[in-house]
Amino acid sequence: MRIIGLTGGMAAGKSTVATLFRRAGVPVFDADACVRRLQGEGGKALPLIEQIFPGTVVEGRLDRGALREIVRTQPDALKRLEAIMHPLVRAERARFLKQCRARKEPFCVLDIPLLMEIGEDRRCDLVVVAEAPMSTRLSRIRQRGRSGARMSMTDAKRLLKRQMSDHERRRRADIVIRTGLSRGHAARQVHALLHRLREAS
Ligand SMILES: Nc1ncnc2c1ncn2[C@@H]1O[C@H](COP(=O)(O)OP(=O)(O)OP(=O)(O)O)[C@@H](O)[C@H]1O
Repeated sequence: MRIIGLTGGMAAGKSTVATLFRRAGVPVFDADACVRRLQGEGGKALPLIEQIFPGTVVEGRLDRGALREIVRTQPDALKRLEAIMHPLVRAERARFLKQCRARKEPFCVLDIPLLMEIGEDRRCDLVVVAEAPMSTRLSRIRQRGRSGARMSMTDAKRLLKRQMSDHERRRRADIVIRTGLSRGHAARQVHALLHRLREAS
């Protein structure tokens, strides 16, 4: 089985590309959804989070606002949270890969926003980066905003600046899928890639 790592910066179109793979019949592991599941009601992460940040789990539910505030204000909080989340996500990912192998899937996709930052790209057979021009991503981020509100251009730029550069991501990628034009254009690139992979296997 060939493992396709999918990544990209904020609002670069990763989820859109992941959906295109899924619709083409390729199983996708969605790292963000996995984190949401682990931190959702009854999720495996909750008892561990409550242990290191008491008061953040109320009636079996994670108080995301309280956790965000802790992460924002305590210097080592993010590291401690990641120390809980990373092993749990890794275990879920391993389970996904095992299931895919058991089903003899020819390919699978790991949709991981920080794929390169955590060095997982080195363990993938092919690394795909979703990319869109900065101006497109900025306007997508501003449209989306935080909790529904439109974000200022300065905040959006600040968020993007904190991320790995497109140049660095492109350097480490095998394939770049451009999402700056239409969805149809992105779909054609995904289908062409899958066609090439199927021909080669
Ligand atoms: N090819 C495309 N054509 C038009 N709109 C697109 C295209 N790709 C993505 N979009 C839009 O851009 C926005 C961001 O896309 P998406 O959620 O796929 O990005 P993402 O990289 O997963 O974002 P994040 O990681 O920041 O959540 C969405 O509103 C989506 O509908």
